[in-house]
Amino acid sequence: MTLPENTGTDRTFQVDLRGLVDLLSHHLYSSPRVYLRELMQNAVDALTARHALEPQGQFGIRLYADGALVRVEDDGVGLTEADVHTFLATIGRSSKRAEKIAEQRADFIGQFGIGLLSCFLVADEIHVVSRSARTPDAPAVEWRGRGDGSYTVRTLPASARPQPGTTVTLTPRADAAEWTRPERVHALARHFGSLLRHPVTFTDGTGGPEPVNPEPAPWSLTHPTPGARHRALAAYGEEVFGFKPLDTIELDLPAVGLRGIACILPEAVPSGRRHGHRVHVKGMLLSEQAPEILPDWAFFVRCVVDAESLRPTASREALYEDDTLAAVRDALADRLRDWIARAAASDPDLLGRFLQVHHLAVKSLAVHDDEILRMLLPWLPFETTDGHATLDEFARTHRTVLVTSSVEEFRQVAAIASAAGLGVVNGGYTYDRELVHRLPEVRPEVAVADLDPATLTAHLDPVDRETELAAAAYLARARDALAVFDCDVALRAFQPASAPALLVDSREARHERTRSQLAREQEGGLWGGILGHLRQEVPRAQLILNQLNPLVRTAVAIEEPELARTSAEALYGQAALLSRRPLRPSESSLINRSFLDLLAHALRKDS
Ligand SMILES: Nc1ncnc2c1ncn2[C@@H]1O[C@H](COP(=O)(O)OP(=O)(O)OP(=O)(O)O)[C@@H](O)[C@H]1O
Repeated sequence: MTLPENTGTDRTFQVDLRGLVDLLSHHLYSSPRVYLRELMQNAVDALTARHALEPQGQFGIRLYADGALVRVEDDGVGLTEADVHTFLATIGRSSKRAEKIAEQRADFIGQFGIGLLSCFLVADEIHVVSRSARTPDAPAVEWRGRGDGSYTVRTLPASARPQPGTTVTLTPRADAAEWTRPERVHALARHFGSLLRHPVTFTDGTGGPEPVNPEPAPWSLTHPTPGARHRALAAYGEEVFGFKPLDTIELDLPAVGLRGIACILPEAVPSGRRHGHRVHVKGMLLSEQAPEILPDWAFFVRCVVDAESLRPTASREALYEDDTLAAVRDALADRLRDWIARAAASDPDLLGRFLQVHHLAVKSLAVHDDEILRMLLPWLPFETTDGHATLDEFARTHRTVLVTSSVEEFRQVAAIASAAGLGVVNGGYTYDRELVHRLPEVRPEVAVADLDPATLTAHLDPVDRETELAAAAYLARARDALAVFDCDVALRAFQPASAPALLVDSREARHERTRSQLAREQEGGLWGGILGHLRQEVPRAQLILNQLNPLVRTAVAIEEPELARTSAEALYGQAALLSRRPLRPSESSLINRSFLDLLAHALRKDS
């Protein structure tokens, strides 16, 4: 099918000006306070343009707020009457956008031609008086723009503004007093402008102008020694973030004109909570919540950076996701890795403190990052049968490192395995088993194996033949009683003697048993066939009775069949409870039944 030929006339979109102004001024920004940032930023861009004309000039920005009005005055490049019509009064047109976009962006912060509209968040009218530095003999020009989209322009005598530059004055609405009080304006100016490179002052009219950005960025200062520099940067980090960093990493990426610091958090944070980083663009604070500057895994740091060539989005509250940002993120991630490598190589004390707090973050990182794995795996702490230990410490005493696949397996076997001289690591926590298994990549002399029932049983002392024979009848009854749970019963001697029985069972074995049980139940049906095909050698659980335990010694001598059976069930039930794994319904009812039977037996005996 072919589409009918287009015969309509070309038209242009109609714009409802009031709606557009409302949209851009009220809905683009997260808070009315950004009006001051947009005004300061326009002033900064105007100064940048003026510096290009007069590189030696001393130019600045002056802020004024007295409660009745807010004024931002700059010595920037200024505007002629024609500029005012073209740039101030045309929404979406910006003097900072040109054919050579990349070049323009490198110089200016603004580019969209909408920032000024944010003033309508706090005032109904924007009043601008400007005089151009490019056309010095042009008169001063006055522009009044209103929220309904109308504006007036008139020229003023040169004496109305003798020097080039621009003054923007707002008369705040009553409902915007919160954002336009003198103290608030001063605080916002410091907040957004503390790292601006042009001098900015503030006055409320009662005193002399106060500098808003008296100190240059701390990383641009020179210090007498590297130690002094490190302390100064740490102090700045503490001032900005409100915590004393565990360490401070200086960041410097000349290719994108980025400088800054990363502060290592002194406390662990949940991995799901992404931290905001403070990002300045050309000195102006863009966002305090920019998580996109670092990869997800870097949740143990917060950084503050100032970059020349990162692109803000139109709301200027986030960074535009482009190749530059991706490259910056990668480069900063490399810097964090370098820091970890340096600490691992030359500052074990620092590394120890870092890992104590952030080992979970590092573990999640090591799983996907071979380099981090190689550097840090031997240093990471794990729960082991020797208590909390690093893998290096642990491997010094255990040539074979055994690892469980769940926390409950570890709890079950830890005491017994360590009494038998086995070294076991709890592999039940996220990443731990996977990481322990990769230890031979870093320490080839160490062997790692999963702890399975057979390994453990092989390490428990067998009982002598006579004892085995004497217990044979009891063991047979016990096996019979526990057959429904696919559980074998054995007699061994192991420490601690206080433990009557050990139930050795793995999660995989339990799954396999459930599957084969289903296959049996479905025999003949479609599922029975499929599940039956999957059948492997069904791993059995094992109840290992402890010959060293006084109760077990008495139990294996029981001759009465019913009591023998009940005692075996009770021992199984107690061992299952100790393993702290969820019980199956049949196990719960077994525990109930055996408890009541034993109670009945005890009462019968007493009566
Ligand atoms: N203080 C100033 N001095 C000189 N020109 C200015 C000043 N403020 C605004 N302008 C002119 O008005 C235009 C529009 O300003 P506006 O803040 O709306 O957008 P922008 O800064 O160009 O881009 P963005 O929307 O990204 O902020 C600017 O491009 C600039 O030409």
